[in-house]
Amino acid sequence: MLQKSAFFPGIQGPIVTIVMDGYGIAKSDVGSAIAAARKPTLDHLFANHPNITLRAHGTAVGMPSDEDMGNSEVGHNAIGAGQVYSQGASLVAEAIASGSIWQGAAWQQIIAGAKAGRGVIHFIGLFSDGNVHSHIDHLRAMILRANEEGVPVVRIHILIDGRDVPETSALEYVLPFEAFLAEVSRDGFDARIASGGGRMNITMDRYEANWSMVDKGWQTHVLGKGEQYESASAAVQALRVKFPGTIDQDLPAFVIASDGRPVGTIEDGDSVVFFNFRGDRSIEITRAFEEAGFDKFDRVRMPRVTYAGMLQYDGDLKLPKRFLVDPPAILDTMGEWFAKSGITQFACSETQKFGHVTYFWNGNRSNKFDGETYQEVSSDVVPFEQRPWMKAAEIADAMIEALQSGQYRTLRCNFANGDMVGHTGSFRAATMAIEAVDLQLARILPVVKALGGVALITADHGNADEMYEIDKKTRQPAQNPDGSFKAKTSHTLNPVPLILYDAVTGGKLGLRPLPGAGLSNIAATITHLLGFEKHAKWDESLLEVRQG
Ligand SMILES: O=C(O)[C@H](O)COP(=O)(O)O
Ligand SMILES: [Mn+2]
Ligand SMILES: [Mn+2]
Repeated sequence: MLQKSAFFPGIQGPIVTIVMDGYGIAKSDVGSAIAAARKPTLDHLFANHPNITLRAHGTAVGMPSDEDMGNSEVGHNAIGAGQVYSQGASLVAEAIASGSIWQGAAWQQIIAGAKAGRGVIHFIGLFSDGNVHSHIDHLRAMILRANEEGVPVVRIHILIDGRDVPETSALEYVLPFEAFLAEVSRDGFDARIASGGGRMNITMDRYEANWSMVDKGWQTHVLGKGEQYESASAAVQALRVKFPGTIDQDLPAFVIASDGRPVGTIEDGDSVVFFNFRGDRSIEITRAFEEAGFDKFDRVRMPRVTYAGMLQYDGDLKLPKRFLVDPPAILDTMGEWFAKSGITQFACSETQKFGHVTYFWNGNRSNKFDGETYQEVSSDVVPFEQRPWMKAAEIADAMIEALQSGQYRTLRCNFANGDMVGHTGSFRAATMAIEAVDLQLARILPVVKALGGVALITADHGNADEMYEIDKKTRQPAQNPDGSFKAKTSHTLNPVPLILYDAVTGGKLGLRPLPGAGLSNIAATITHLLGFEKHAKWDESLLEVRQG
């Protein structure tokens, strides 16, 4: 049990945490869809309620360096755990630097498995240096090591990014990588890219939003079915011409073939490494490789392979069984300790972010704690720039109903809009995304007030706050040759807001701007509002209580 607080008796009504995914505080209004949005509710909150900024990137959320932007996984982990753990990006980089990854049983089984079979290791994963789901340097290190350990054939299946890195940067990764593979492919070693496609088109679905993406990925990587090209760079170039305006993340699938035959189908006896370290978009393809009674699509054939993930993606489901690096052991989360203290919890989002407020929030666990209730609103399967309001209204409906039920002491939700629409690169749609969230805040907050509760409004990282690539020299939006602005589809390095919506104490509560405060300070702040002391492991509360 958490101890009752001697410092503050707690708010009588519900304590609500609202995560506006992808809402950062930009240094300048140039290129900010947030600045351009009409958002009277947020403007009023910033002007009239206590608010501070929190760090949401780099080392403040367990990333290797402060050059690394934040993301949903590390952001929600930090919020939910109240502590900062070294995250997958850091753990894998360290395991490679120290060489401990090569000594692990999983890597040795990958090598041994390949050697006992046809001598082939396949690497499948997100092909960039975004460091959100993967890093190309990890892939490079594994290929070199496979060669050193005498595996003769390596095949790489690339998921083209353009979402955590500039939107049409594929060739900046593919061309040097093809040169690297050509250079190492000698003395009997043969390493080639075998298939690929845009990451939002194949393989990397999450939270079961659209299994057909994984089906397409299976056909491409495993069965070698699809449009054939002689190399990945030729495929990207041809697809750019064939589908003008299509950004990298949406590129169609392609198969690399020689004399009409795919160069790298996945067969019995091969080894397969899924080299993403982040779990949400790795779970479905992992299930397709591991699950005996799999029924989400017709696999046609299921090769008997030695399969490993870069990390274990789900600690409850033990997915995958074999993994190269131990994931962070995220313990003593807010969800767990609230459950132990008899505090009822409600969590809601739409499919695209549902796991963020449940699985990531609870330290990458898919099982509920006692007293938790989850509600998922089904996301549409559409390009979100066409529906920037997404399911914000339905999430607000669910939150209002849950609030009014009186069953929950604390509630949380995530509005996906700023992030999911921000990732499309459409400035106009992103302003509407922010407006949609603003409109729903205007519905939820009066209910919180009427019930005598308070709300914390925050975000997990930036995105819609910078919709154009900024030219480093001029500090102005970078331009394409035709004069249009270069869209920025990735997250930002900006801090995020923490607003305390308190319309019930007559201004007694404030937020203290603790130097270096970040997302991991939110758990203790919520706990204080509930009238409890934080767990000893959690970072400090930011709540200020004025006496009198
Ligand atoms: O998976 C994605 O959509 C992006 O790589 C990161 O976005 P998220 O961290 O907000 O999910
Ligand atoms: Mn996010
Ligand atoms: Mn995002």
